[in-house]
Amino acid sequence: MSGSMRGRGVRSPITILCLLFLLALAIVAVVAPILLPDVAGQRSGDLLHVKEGPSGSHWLGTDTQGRDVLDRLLVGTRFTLIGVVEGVAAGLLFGVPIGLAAGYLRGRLDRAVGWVAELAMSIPAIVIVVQVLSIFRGSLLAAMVVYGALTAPGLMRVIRSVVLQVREELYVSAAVVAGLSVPYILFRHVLPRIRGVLVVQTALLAAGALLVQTGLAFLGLLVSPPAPSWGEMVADGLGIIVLQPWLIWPPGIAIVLTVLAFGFLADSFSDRAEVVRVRRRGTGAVKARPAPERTPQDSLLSVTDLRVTISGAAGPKRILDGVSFSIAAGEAVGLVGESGCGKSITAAAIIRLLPPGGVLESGEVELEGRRLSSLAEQDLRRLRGREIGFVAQEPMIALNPAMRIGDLIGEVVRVHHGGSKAEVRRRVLDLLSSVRLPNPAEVARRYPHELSGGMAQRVGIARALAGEPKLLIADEPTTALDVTVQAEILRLLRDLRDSRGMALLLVTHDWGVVADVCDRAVVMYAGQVVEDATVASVFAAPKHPYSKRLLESDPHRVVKGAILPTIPGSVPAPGQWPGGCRFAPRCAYAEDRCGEAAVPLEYAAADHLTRCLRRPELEELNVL
Ligand SMILES: Nc1ncnc2c1ncn2[C@@H]1O[C@H](COP(=O)(O)OP(=O)(O)OP(=O)(O)O)[C@@H](O)[C@H]1O
Repeated sequence: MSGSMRGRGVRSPITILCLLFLLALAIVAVVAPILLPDVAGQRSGDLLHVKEGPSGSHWLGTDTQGRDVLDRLLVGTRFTLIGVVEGVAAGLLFGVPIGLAAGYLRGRLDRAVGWVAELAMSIPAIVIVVQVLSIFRGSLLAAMVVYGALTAPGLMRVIRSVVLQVREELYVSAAVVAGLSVPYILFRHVLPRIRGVLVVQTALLAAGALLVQTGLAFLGLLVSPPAPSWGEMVADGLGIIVLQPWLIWPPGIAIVLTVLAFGFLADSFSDRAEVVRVRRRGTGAVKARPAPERTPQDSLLSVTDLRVTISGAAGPKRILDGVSFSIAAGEAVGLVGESGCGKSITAAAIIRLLPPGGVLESGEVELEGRRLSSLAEQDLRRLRGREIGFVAQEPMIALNPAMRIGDLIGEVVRVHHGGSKAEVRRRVLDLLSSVRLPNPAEVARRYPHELSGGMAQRVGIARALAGEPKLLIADEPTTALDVTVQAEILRLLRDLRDSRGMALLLVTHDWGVVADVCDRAVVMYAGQVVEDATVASVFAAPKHPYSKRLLESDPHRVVKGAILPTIPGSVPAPGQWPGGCRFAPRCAYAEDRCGEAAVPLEYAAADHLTRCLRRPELEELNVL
């Protein structure tokens, strides 16, 4: 829904009228008992004028005890609204935190919440409330807290289902990758995003609480006479409906109007409750295997034999199949391959943020000798952002639209480095200048939608640098940007790598990016690494037919006017990988034996790994 439509929904005359009505009620609830102090304790009024209809002296008539109906209606508003507030507060207090946690953390908590909700929703709330009132006689607070608690499971379910969507948004993943804690992410990034849903649910809860509370007062279970409440007034009027039908109308209309106001509000805000869902793409990627002269001790990151499966409707599918590579400190590595080869999932596996259903079956990821795959989530969170930074492909959706740029970067600075407000701000401005954003103070005040794509990506990079990571993973960081901006962002990444000595893992399908920024290239095909070598070696003499064909199809290398060569066929989907060499069905040099058995990754030269059975012959034939 567009912003203007949303605005229309929320600012419509009916919504404004409802808000004004509820505001007036709140004022009456506060002011009436002060201005009419005797009404609450008034047992009888003018006994010569009982059960009268509206007149000049009693605008809404008198009740069975000759008391002024208008006065009692006004003073009774406080009792009625207090009940509503108590019921709503109890519902939100029980429902929101648990719904948030269940939707975000899922797993056992989510299942347990589902069962409890199922159970609680099968119990008629009013019966329990009446039981509770038999213990806590006349206690509005007890009645409303129990009512709120019993309606909370419904609220939990709604919140949970919305949070399930929000947690898939890229800016939430970006917050996780930045190393922010779960409560912080829930409070700062998820909660504001679901506020529309919360307003709707609060209004519905309020309407329910009002009806239940007036019902209980009507039954005489809540108010001790002579204190007035709307429900008690309805009961009073109903007792003499044959003699004086008018008496039931004033409190009845007040209840109906208030319930309607809550209902209309819920309706108009329901437009806002829509959560724009942005499916999380996988994250960046990683690569190869230590070459002879780089021992594992030299490696900043080493990935060994990663096997990942993702379970979907058609069952589990292997996505990565024995992916191994390493990155030395300060090294820039490009992870290359056609779409669907497993680059993003490799990056996601490194930072342990696989998509739903994803499981790391086996393999190891080590950062400076620490095994990430066996780190506790809490330790991993400390490491994300501080030691491994992540830059997403689509900068705009990786930034929480409801937060200012300064706050988005500041929260990462604070969590990793602490410091006073002024220190954090100084650091934020330093980071914004380090990514060459002009006028950092002004940019810090802006919201993401006030930035261009290139500026947003610079902000994304500044945020990823806030923890001063040793490794920056960037998943196709320039794909969503136009060509000139792409070049600037690549230059920035290269310069940052040089100036900070930070290692870089760049997921890309663009050889130009690899040539521009990277020292080494890891080529992936159908869930495997097929070649791992220095960029110079791969460009000069690729040792795998797939890399060779991929390079030949690079638009940057094609002479102007010539036809761009393409590789026939497409990357086989997970679950449809052929036996033996997976590229064989598309390879011009494949022989029968290529399809017979799995092909190992072997050294073709020092620091040059490849997975081709025919490599020696093809070299002799000058094909490779
Ligand atoms: N959430 C998911 N559920 C099921 N399969 C998935 C999921 N994410 C990715 N895949 C599959 O895993 C394989 C590898 O995906 P991945 O995103 O890593 O490829 P990629 O090489 O990064 O491609 P691209 O450049 O298009 O992102 C693809 O076949 C993809 O369909």
